[in-house]
Amino acid sequence: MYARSGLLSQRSCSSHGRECATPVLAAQRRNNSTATKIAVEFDQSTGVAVMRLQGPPVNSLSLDFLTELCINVEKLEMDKNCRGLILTSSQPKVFSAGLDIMEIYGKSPERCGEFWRAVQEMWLKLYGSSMVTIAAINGSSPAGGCLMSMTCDYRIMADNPRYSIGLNETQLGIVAPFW
Ligand SMILES: CCCCC/C=C\C/C=C\C/C=C/C(=O)SCCNC(=O)CCNC(=O)[C@H](O)C(C)(C)COP(=O)(O)OP(=O)(O)OC[C@H]1O[C@@H](n2cnc3c(N)ncnc32)[C@H](O)[C@@H]1OP(=O)(O)O
Repeated sequence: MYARSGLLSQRSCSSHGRECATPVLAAQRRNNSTATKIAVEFDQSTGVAVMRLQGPPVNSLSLDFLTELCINVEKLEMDKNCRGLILTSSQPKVFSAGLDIMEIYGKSPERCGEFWRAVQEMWLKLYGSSMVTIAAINGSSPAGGCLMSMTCDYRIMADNPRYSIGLNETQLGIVAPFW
């Protein structure tokens, strides 16, 4: 979902000194899901977009989720009026549970490869963004959730002792591939 006045076209642009994505984007080629796991509100007057993660129950990062996230970041990146992006969660108590472990468990090497490429695309898009990016961490954010927030320029976390954040994935025997 991309809520703003005037739909973004996928134009090439060079304003703001930004390298814009090509019209046909890797993430878009992959995206064949119609469900919306990301809601974006863009405030023209401030130039700041708020991206709400709304993948119940815990915003786990599935291939569909990552694809939708990348498409939305790309769209905002192409909008020269958008200067800032706030990433937050609509789910209670959880920012993101990290990678959707069901996407890795028992899957073929090809499928795992596709999934890890999507993970890489997500953090590269956020880390390389020319927008000012802020993770408003309003819940627990283990492993891939922590990675996602680390790729933002700033992180603010809700002060609640029940919320945890960190790179705990090795406890599951998961080692991120060499990038
Ligand atoms: C920049 C250079 C790169 C450097 C590399 C750096 C880092 C490495 C990068 C990536 C590696 C990342 C790996 C991962 O992310 S692996 C996943 C790790 N995540 C977890 O271990 C989270 C486990 N979950 C929890 O701790 C809790 O669920 C929670 C998030 C704290 C929420 O707790 P809550 O009590 O609110 O909910 P439930 O526990 O009852 O869960 C509800 C429901 O969701 C299912 N679920 C939870 N987490 C996941 C998940 N990660 N994937 C898929 N499903 C998940 C859970 O099973 C429940 O399902 P149910 O059907 O029982 O309702």
